Amino acid sequence: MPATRTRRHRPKGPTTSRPLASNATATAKVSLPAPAPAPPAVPASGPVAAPSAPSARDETHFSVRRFADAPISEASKKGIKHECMSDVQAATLECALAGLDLLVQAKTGTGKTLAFLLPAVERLVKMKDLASRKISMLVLSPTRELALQIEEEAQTLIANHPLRVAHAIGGTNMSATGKRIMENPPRILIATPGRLVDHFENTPNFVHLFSDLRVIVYDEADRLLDQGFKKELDKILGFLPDRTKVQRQALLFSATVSQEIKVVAKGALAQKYKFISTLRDDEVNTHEHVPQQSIIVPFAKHLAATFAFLQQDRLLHNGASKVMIFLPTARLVGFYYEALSQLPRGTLPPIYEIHSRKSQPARIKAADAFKDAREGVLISSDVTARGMDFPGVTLIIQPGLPANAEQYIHRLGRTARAGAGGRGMIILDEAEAFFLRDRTISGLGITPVPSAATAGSYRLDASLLAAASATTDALVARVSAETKAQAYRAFLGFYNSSLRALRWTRDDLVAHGGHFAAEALGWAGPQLPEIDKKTVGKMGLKGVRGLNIVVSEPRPPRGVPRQPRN
Ligand SMILES: Nc1ncnc2c1ncn2[C@@H]1O[C@H](COP(=O)(O)OP(=O)(O)OP(=O)(O)O)[C@@H](O)[C@H]1O
Repeated sequence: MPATRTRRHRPKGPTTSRPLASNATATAKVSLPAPAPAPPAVPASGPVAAPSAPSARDETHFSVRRFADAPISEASKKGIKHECMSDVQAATLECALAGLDLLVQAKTGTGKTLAFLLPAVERLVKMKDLASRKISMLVLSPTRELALQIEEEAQTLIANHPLRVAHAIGGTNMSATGKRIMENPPRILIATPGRLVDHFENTPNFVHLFSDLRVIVYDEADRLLDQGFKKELDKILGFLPDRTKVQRQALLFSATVSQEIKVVAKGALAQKYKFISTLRDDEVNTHEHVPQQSIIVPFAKHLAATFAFLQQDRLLHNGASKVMIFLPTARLVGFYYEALSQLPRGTLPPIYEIHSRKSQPARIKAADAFKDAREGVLISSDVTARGMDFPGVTLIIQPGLPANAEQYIHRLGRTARAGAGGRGMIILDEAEAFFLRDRTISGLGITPVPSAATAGSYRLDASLLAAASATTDALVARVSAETKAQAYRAFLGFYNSSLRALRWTRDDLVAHGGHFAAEALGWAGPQLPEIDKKTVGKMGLKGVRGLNIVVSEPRPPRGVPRQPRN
């Protein structure tokens, strides 16, 4: 079955937030208390002093320019639910309408989707010479969920235009989608790169649908242009008509555009492209009104610290606590989900999980449920880190190292969207603390979590952590051995790719993995979880002592152990 959906946005829930009082610059560290006592039946509640007041909207990224006065069609105006443009929409409209290629940078949650959809749609409806039964506009998205979200926004915008939009994304029935698209080609196609390549290679005549392509959009352009998608992007461009022979507009949008990406992006843009940024020269890349905090605790206490902040956010946002927890790999998401799901009903808001190892219908179900939820906890890998617009998220928790500074910024950007408030919390082991000294990250104003109670603030000290650990240790004890073994291997796989930054040798990695298994996962067996000989080889850990290596049955080629997945 293709992943077709019909859903409507519910109005944004109230988002409450208030800047935190602490201005300290050192990093908070919590020294560990003695081993935790027996777990209480009801988890310890947080130390929050007072609910925070609703935050003022951050108006700086919304202009006073009205859509009603813009040089766009009445049909588009009817499809737009906002009165005034955001900065990025106002800054790019005329250039995009004029058909220029654009590379655009604007903060997360400031309306980039409409900024590329609107002018592109306007241009299409004015083009009289479009070939019939062809795709005129292609939007590339790095993730499936984001593709569906863009499709939904496009659907709203074009409701009064004679245009149709469809998607082609991984995890859905490819032949059914291919057949539908070939029988009735949409004017606008939203696609993920891998699936698009699959269609080009395997759906007969698919490539002919693109012979008159007029607009190509790269949403989350820096992610699409990085090494991870290079192979697919090269193939896609190879299937599309030669840029020198057709007039095709390219629109590249992202919240993060590094100098490196600016260079790479030139390959996707016409020579006379324009770079537009709505960030002031001296401005940091996250929203000023989003307090961001850090805490340094051992890996073994990351789950407990997460649980303590979940409880505190619930108290702060009475009935409207909506938290996203971002973990480095799919298997670690699975571990957190299995642990926190054991809590007695009602201890936390409803918990959802999303990552690449779930089926696509399950992913869509979780994303939709969290979108619609007034309160909830979404435990996620980086599949939802970029672009996803979940209304009313109050707190982003990041236990463990983000893949890079950009990913930290995009994850944080799931809160405080469209001028709303929100907060961020990053939980790191001492070995990971270097991340806070990263040039980009150190400029973001992340402050240590205070240990003393402050009105409307989170806090953490050794006794709060011990109380939270008492609960989470009991939860972890009930997590299945398989989930723990997978989390252990994911830990090794993920941190293996950051050895230099961590200043770990391969022996250190294996030793830390062992501690993680024993202390964070409560692994009690005489042997560590098994790890396949081939995986050990791929990780470059051959000859390192301290692993429980097994030789598994040969698997069919598609199931070969891979890099840790999101
Ligand atoms: N002009 C506007 N006024 C108010 N809200 C808007 C406006 N334009 C878009 N929005 C809303 O702002 C939210 C964020 O928009 P969008 O998802 O396009 O942000 P984005 O800049 O693409 O974010 P990200 O960088 O995370 O991808 C959405 O809920 C959208 O409906």
